[in-house]
Formats: sequence, structure tokens, C-alpha cells
Amino acid sequence: MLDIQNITKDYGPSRALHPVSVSVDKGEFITILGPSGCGKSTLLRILMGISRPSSGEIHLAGKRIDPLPPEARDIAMVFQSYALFPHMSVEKNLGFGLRMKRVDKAEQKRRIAHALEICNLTALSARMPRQLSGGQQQRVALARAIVMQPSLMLFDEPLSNLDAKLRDSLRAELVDLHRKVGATSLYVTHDQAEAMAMSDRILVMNGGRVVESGSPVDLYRRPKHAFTAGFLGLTNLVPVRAHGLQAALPWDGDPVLLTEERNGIARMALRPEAIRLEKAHHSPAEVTSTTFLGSNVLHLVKVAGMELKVTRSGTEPILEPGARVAIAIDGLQHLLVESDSVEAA
Ligand SMILES: Nc1ncnc2c1ncn2[C@@H]1O[C@H](COP(=O)(O)OP(=O)(O)OP(=O)(O)O)[C@@H](O)[C@H]1O
Repeated sequence: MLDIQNITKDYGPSRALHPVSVSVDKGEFITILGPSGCGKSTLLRILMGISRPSSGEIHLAGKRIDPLPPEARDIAMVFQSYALFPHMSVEKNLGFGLRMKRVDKAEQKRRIAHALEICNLTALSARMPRQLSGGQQQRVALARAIVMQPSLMLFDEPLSNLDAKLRDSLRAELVDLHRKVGATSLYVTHDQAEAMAMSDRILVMNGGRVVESGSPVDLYRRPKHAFTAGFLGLTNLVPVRAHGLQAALPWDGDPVLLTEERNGIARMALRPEAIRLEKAHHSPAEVTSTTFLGSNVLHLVKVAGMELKVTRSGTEPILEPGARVAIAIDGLQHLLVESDSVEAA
């Protein structure tokens, strides 16, 4: 459906995008996730056609689009700033793109009525943007993209100006609408919780490169790179000695099982919730800090010269600092791919 092939972007001598290749299937909701400056906006601008790539090609629905101007690309964009026309009513905002495209009048009416309805805006159709709340304005921006029935919808951090509660409810609404209209969506964010909650697939970017991509569950549970492990939630990077399908941890205890055979020294990403603690009076491991977070409790545990982050359910008895604990690991683990040049970028 969308094929981004070896796109690069140089600003003078500095390279903002190293060759980036991405394929998006029809109907997929894919998120580009990365820290500030990783190249997300640069890639979006190239997709929209307001910036030209230094090299590479982009194909959409079987057609090469990178030489085309923005209006000829069959892509609709939803911005963080909504970008509504302030002097037009909601209905007129929705009709603008259709009028430009000279879509038949009856078809315009039908599409606008449908988009207003599914975005829950019918009652607000005569209002001006200044008479709407932030969340309502964002729904208008979304409806304006939906009426165009584009091959691809692009989202540039569209929820980041809204308060946390509204953001949560609009997240779900947006994914729901994406499915209802059968859209293909590419969503840019630096918010890992948003990416995990919304996406079929996440593309993790850092330093102008795609670090890795996968489903939220795969990337969270089986990250290949330390950068991904660290960017998607809390993690512990633990040096281990791997031998076949087992890895010995740097403290006393059973070796952990691996998902694939490896030999030598490597690092393992251990999620705080995959570590189990039991009180053990003579253990060398010691709880050094305890933070109550409501649904869970975060402990720091000093062991083998490192400080492990461990979370336990808020329903368990709270371990106080100074408690001695035995450490066990839950679940299969796999090792990180080292030679991680993206990590250093
Ligand atoms: N017009 C420009 N001229 C020179 N360098 C630029 C230009 N635009 C972006 N860059 C650089 O390219 C890199 C990627 O920037 P980009 O805006 O794509 O990052 P981003 O991931 O979208 O960040 P943010 O989340 O902060 O918007 C940065 O190092 C940035 O400084």
C-alpha cells in the first residue's frame, strides 16, 4: 500500500534521515515513535510533499508519489495544531477539500453528513472553530481528513495539546474511526504509551534511523535493541553469560532460559515486572528504595554492583528499604542485539 524506499534527507552536511525503508499494509495503523530530533517530522514532511527527499522513492497504492506536489498525493493530514480555517463553519471546513477537488455536490453532502455523524459532530456543524473545545476541534480536523477518503492518513502528534483524560478517550475514538472508515494510517508521536495503546505496529526511530519495528507486545516483551527497551517503558539492562539456551545472571540464582541459542557475554533487557522478589534474610540483594505508585510499587534493589528496578503489584505486602530479598525471573528472555550503532547516535 505505502512503500517508503531508502529515503534519505540531508540538511547541508548533516544527515537527518539515513536510508529509511517502511512498508505499510492497507488498513494498518502504524506509529512512528521516537525522541525529539529523531527525524519523525522530516519523514512526515517528505510524505506530505512539503519537503523533498535527498534520495529514495515513495510509492502509494501502486503509484510513485515522491515527485508529485502535495495536492496530487491522495494523502490527508491531521495536525497537532488542528489547522482549521477560522472563518469557516465546521461544515464548510469539511467541505473545503472536496470543493477544491470538484467532487460532485450530492457526493459532497453525503460524505460530509457521514463524517459529521461518525465523528459525533452533527450537532456542531454550524459552529465556528472558536466556538469549539480543543477536543471538538481535533475531531473536526479528523473529520476533515475522513471526508477526503484518502489512500493514507497522516497524524502529527494530534493529541498532544489536549489534557490527559481527553487524550485517553480520543485515542480510543481515533483508532475506532480508523477501523470504521477502513483507513490506512501513519501516526507520529514521542509518547510511548500512546503508541502502545493505538498501533498495529510501531516503528521505533532514533538518530534518523529506524531502530526496529514490531507489534506493541513484541517490542515491549522482546525488544532487540537496548534503545527500544529503554524507550518503551522501564527496563534493566543486565550483563549475562550465555551458553546455549541458558544465560547466567550476575548474581546467584537459577540461569534463565533463552528463546534462541547464544554463547558469550551479552546484555538482557529485564522488565521490572518480570523480576520476582521473596524475602530472604541472608541474601546479598537488598531493597534500597520503595516508591508507592498506587496500582504497583517500584523498588530499587542493590545486587552484584547494580541497581535493579523491580515493580510489584500494589496488592502485595510492601517491602521496606533494607529488606533482604531473593531474586527470580519470570518468563522466557532473549538477548539484545549488540553492535547497536543506533544506540550511540
Ligand atoms: N530545515 C532544517 N535545517 C537543518 N536541520 C534541520 C531542519 N529541519 C530539521 N533539521 C534537523 O533534522 C533532525 C530531525 O528533525 P525532525 O524535526 O525531523 O525531528 P523530530 O523527530 O520530528 O523532532 P520533534 O519531535 O522535536 O519535532 C534534527 O537534528 C533537526 O535539527
